[in-house]
Amino acid sequence: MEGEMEMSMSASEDMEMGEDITPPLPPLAYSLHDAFLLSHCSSCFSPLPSPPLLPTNSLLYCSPRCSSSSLHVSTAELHLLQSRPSAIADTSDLRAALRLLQSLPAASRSLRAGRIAGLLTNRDKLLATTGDEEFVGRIREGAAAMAAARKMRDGDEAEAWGPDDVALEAALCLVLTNAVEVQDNTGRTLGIAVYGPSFCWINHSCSPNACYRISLPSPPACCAQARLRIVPCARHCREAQIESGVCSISELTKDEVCENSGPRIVVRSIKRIKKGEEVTVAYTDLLQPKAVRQSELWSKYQFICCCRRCNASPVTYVDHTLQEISAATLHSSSLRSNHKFYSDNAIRRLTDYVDDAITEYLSVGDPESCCKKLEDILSQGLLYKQLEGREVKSQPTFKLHPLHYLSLNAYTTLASAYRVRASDLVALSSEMDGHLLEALDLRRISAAYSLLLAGATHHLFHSESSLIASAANFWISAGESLLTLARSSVWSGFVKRGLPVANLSSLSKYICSKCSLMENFKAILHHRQPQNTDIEGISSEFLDCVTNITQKVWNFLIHGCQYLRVFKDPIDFSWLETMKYSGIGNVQPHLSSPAVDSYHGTEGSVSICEAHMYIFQFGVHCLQYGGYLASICYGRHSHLTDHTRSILDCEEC
Ligand SMILES: C[S@@+](CC[C@H](N)C(=O)[O-])C[C@H]1O[C@@H](n2cnc3c(N)ncnc32)[C@H](O)[C@@H]1O
Repeated sequence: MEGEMEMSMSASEDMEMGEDITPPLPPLAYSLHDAFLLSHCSSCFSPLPSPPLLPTNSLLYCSPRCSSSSLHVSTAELHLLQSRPSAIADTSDLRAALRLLQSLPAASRSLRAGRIAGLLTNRDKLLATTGDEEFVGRIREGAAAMAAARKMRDGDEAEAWGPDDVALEAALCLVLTNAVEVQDNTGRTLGIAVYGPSFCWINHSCSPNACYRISLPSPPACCAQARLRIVPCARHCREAQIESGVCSISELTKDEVCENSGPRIVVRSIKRIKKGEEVTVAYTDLLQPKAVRQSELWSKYQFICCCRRCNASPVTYVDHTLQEISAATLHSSSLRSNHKFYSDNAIRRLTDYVDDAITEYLSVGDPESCCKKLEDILSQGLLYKQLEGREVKSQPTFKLHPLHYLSLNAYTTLASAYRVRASDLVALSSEMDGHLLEALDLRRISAAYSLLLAGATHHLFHSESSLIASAANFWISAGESLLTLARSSVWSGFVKRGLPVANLSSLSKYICSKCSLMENFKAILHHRQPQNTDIEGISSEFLDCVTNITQKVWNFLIHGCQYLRVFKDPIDFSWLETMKYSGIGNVQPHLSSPAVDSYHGTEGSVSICEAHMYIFQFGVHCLQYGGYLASICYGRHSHLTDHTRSILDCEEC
């Protein structure tokens, strides 16, 4: 019976922050999302050297080796791809479930005590989901499609011991409950993978002490020497029950470190962990406020998180900030007394508005209209009349806090949309220097949004240390964005106008002599473990160095963007802690005509050449600091893309 037994994992020894807790674990099953079936290898997930021009219903491999390592693939998958009902948009969950059943010995395929091969299926809970008939319908329909595909494959010869419909449903629920996303090194989600109990028995916390990384392709051999440093714990049942109800725990975790194809997962500590302490990871985006996390965890896994962060009363500073909106001019007493009603309504509308603008950009790809919509809502908020459809005397306005999670989502999209606009412009008219300067404007603003995002996350990371992976990623993105800007051809527009720009041919000229970031960064690049994991020390070195540069370069980056002008500094948000946020001014964002001529020579500002040099230096610092944080949470192997290495000119390091 489901619910009798809860598994978790705890540390078998003391661990420092930034240590591997498991060796690279191979998946039990994995599958590409449908969108990548024609472009990526179904075994190692690498891009295919020569993708087929026409759709095909077979699975594709990059090499004979990958093709021969695909014995675990269920041939029913091909039938599923041919015959899937059109309502099933993506079959990766179903194919992973078919592969899982295929890969297990017959004895472990059946559903016992709500588990298959020791992994929780959650079937009873997921199917009992009240109020989400659509979700339940999708599980039933998916299991039916799996059954039909197996039948097409086996005909009358169907295996007598084959899984019944309940087991197929359970296998699908197991995938929904246990699978993790597999991303490539640009952050695209290529598919999913399900791992064995050593990973899948790790519970969730919104303030976790561990994180995981997935290696594509297999990690270097040195990683494989790491040991498994966690042990299973069973709650609400005696060990004997587990042994008889599922199978022996030691059996289940023993053979996971074996030669096998597919993306490997490694769990890593992001806090100091004591022997016996439960090890937890995040199942959801930690940069969301409590209500959003809880709703996501409930709809996907059917549990209510009771971690330290969720149980804090009053809510933690980070959660408060991520959900704060301001309601300016709530003068009338009826409006004041209904404040909660109006704010809840406003937040729903603001969420829909931001989500729609982002979804439209991702599907239709109109970056200009997306920038306008997002900057309008960030600057102006929602007027009461937009909420209620009627006017009142004093129009209240509901605005997102600049560190509200929707604002952070908007900054991510704005950084991307401005970058795309700049690239489109350069591609269209590389010869026209007017367009080059306009492209520079767009690229500056893209870099400014990246920087704002990194600074905002950094501020929150100071109060919630488990945000380390987000901080690392955003600092790396900001660094890449600034270095791409500094190295961009758009600066040639100035040279044509006779204005000098910096000579960036030698990185060493721009390396800071005041901080040890470069030393730490070199250690990461040269595959040595960073020596010093004293984040506070490194962090304050970084801030000391960049505070100066920020003052010199921020105005240049944001020139012409009215929304960004309200931020005096993208890194120092300390004013938020001391001042009740009351909304930023009503500004109308627009892009000025190419900003740089008017910027050049403005009193108190730096010259174009200096701005260019500072942008480069700033980018180097952001990348070094982000790289340092990433080395703690991902280890020294994985986080730097080839692109980052090349823009940093690593041979000089
Ligand atoms: C990947 S499994 C984790 C291992 C699981 N506890 C087990 O017994 O196999 C995910 C499931 O564990 C449970 N779970 C994970 N984290 C939890 C938490 N913080 N509180 C309550 N249940 C949790 C939920 O049932 C969830 O669907």
